[in-house]
Amino acid sequence: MAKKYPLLPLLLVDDEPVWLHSLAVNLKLNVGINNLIECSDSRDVLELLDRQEIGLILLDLTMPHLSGEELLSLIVENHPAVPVIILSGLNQLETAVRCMRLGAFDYFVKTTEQERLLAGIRRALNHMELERENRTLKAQFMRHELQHPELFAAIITGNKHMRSIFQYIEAVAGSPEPVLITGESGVGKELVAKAVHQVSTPEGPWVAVNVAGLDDNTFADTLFGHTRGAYTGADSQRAGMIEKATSGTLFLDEIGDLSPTSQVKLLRLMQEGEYFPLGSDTAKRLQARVVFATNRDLAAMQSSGAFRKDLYYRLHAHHVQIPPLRERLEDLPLLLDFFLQKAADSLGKKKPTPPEELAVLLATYYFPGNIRELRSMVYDAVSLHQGRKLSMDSFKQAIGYGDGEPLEGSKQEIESASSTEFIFPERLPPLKQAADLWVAEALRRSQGNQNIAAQLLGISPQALSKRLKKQQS
Ligand SMILES: Nc1ncnc2c1ncn2[C@@H]1O[C@H](COP(=O)(O)OP(=O)(O)OP(=O)(O)O)[C@@H](O)[C@H]1O
Repeated sequence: MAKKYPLLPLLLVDDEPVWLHSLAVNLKLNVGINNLIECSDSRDVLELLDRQEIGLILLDLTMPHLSGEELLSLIVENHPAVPVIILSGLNQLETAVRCMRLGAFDYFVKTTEQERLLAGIRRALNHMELERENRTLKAQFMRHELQHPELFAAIITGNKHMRSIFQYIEAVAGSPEPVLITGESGVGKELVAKAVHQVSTPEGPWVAVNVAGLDDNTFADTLFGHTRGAYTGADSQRAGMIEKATSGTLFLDEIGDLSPTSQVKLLRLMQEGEYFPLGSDTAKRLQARVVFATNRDLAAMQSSGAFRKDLYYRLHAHHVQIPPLRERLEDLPLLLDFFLQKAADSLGKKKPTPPEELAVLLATYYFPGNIRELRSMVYDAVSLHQGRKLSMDSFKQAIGYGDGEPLEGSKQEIESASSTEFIFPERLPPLKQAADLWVAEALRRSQGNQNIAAQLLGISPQALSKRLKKQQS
């Protein structure tokens, strides 16, 4: 099928069917227009515009019932975005000028100026296309801009993926469906959940429950509440967390640790939107945005049967996976600076200056505890700190790096990697060549910093320097 040109139809309005048809044929042959509507009764135009999007109108001035000039003012009033070109007779120039003042896009004398008319229509169409493109680009640009960046200000990041998570959160803000946030421990799931709350239900309460370690009864009691006398010890009626979260956000953390019985209770709540407080047979409605978080691999758990499939799919309506710190190393210096300031403020100290090497050293570390781990390293270092420049010692200690010892994070990686993950060539290279490769890799990881490369290799900086000199000679 031929592509429609223009994308939105051109509307020709003239009471003379013969002229109307000949103009249509002319436009098709000379301008390539294959998307047009002919209309010979001006009274039908407004209704047609209400029904259908039109790109451009060519309007005759002399028409019975509703003149071109009258119709133009109605179009300008009701559909100001649709451009109108006026087609006038030779003796109607005054009217045509009035029409321009009314808001017509252009006008042409109908009988004598075929070529000019066609050129004018081409121009108008180009203008429309440009306008459309501008609108599309603007919409795309707008989509890249956060509507409320201030609501994400607590999450320090310069990472592109994190920004797209923020955009996603804004996009699903109005949805009643739950949001599932996954990611390793300490990546900031709770901070992101709070941002969901700020964006979706800022006026309502924020109620957080960590469900790890709750037995089935405590889970039900905490969430659903109970009536007086519901069980021994229930001396008075107590509202559950779901009720406390009404009009706000209920955050259920560590959802991957729920027992099978509690999973059934949660499924029922999410499916029916209702629950019964313990001891009551009157249902209450869930009236809160629900956000779940876990550092467990729920997909693997549902495949192995450890997590209910139906619940998994129910929770998955909107899913946000937060990348670990080691996959967004550009955030390291930002977070380092942020926590240095915070730690200094809370300890009543002046913010210390970190040595330049610190960010490089930290970038070589695996950070199994992610941002929480970085935060406590910085707080530790600042509390021990005296003088102006921050010492690297406590960081080195924290990442398990004593003399000749590999970094703790790399040690973990090496231990968890089986030897088959190193792809050895069929013929092993001589030891010297392998050692050179190892040194080159350590220098790459430490961004050329020999002190840190030496630590990664478990040798002294002097030994590394000697080795490099030997390589060059
Ligand atoms: N991008 C960030 N900017 C500033 N602080 C952050 C950021 N991400 C995490 N934090 C801080 O790191 C700590 C851990 O974050 P949070 O509790 O949100 O992690 P989590 O993923 O929920 O961890 P867990 O799985 O252990 O519950 C908090 O003190 C939090 O304020």
